[in-house]
Amino acid sequence: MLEVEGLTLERGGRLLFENLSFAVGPGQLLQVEGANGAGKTSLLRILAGLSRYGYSGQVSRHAPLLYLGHHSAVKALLTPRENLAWHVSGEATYSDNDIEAALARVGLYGYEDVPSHALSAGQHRRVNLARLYLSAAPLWLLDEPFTAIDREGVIDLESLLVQHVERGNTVLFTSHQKLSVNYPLSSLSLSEGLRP
Ligand SMILES: Nc1ncnc2c1ncn2[C@@H]1O[C@H](COP(=O)(O)OP(=O)(O)OP(=O)(O)O)[C@@H](O)[C@H]1O
Repeated sequence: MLEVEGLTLERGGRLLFENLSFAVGPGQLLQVEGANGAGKTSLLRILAGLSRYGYSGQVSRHAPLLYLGHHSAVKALLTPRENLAWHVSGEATYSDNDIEAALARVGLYGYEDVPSHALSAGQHRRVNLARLYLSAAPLWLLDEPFTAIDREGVIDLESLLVQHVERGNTVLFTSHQKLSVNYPLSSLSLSEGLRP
């Protein structure tokens, strides 16, 4: 689904990674690890095609992808329903029922029409995560998806990621947390390379 060849990135005069090569395929769940400032977010943005300059190497994407960034992409003046409708508007046709169901799956039943500025940090993240329930993209690139999510939400999200890869799709995510999933988890440490 995704191949990376000889990727080198320098930012602010510091070499973050050099000659990084790896590939992720169907059924693979890959966690990108590294200390604060190691370059995880920078790497995901390159993989998603959002950063086009300032690095060398080759990224080949072989499937449609969904990228969820580290920062909330929720517009404060819009409700969760409006935010989600806006995000999925270019991807496919979803009914209002689909949007309500996705919001319910992330625990936002009853909050569909509340202005997003009145939501908590975790609820903001959940509006973003609701996009996963409406995504047909085989490749998910998720930057810190577990941040600000409570324990129950973490368990739900872990299950969703496993379900996605079990269907032959691919998930690459960054996290400082150790996942407890009943599924083979690969890891990529930005200082140590790829481990099975
Ligand atoms: N816009 C920018 N201009 C210059 N340097 C930047 C910029 N954004 C980030 N950096 C630097 O790039 C490095 C990598 O940042 P990045 O956000 O990719 O790290 P990270 O591994 O995701 O960190 P964290 O775990 O703290 O989220 C950091 O040293 C940071 O200071």
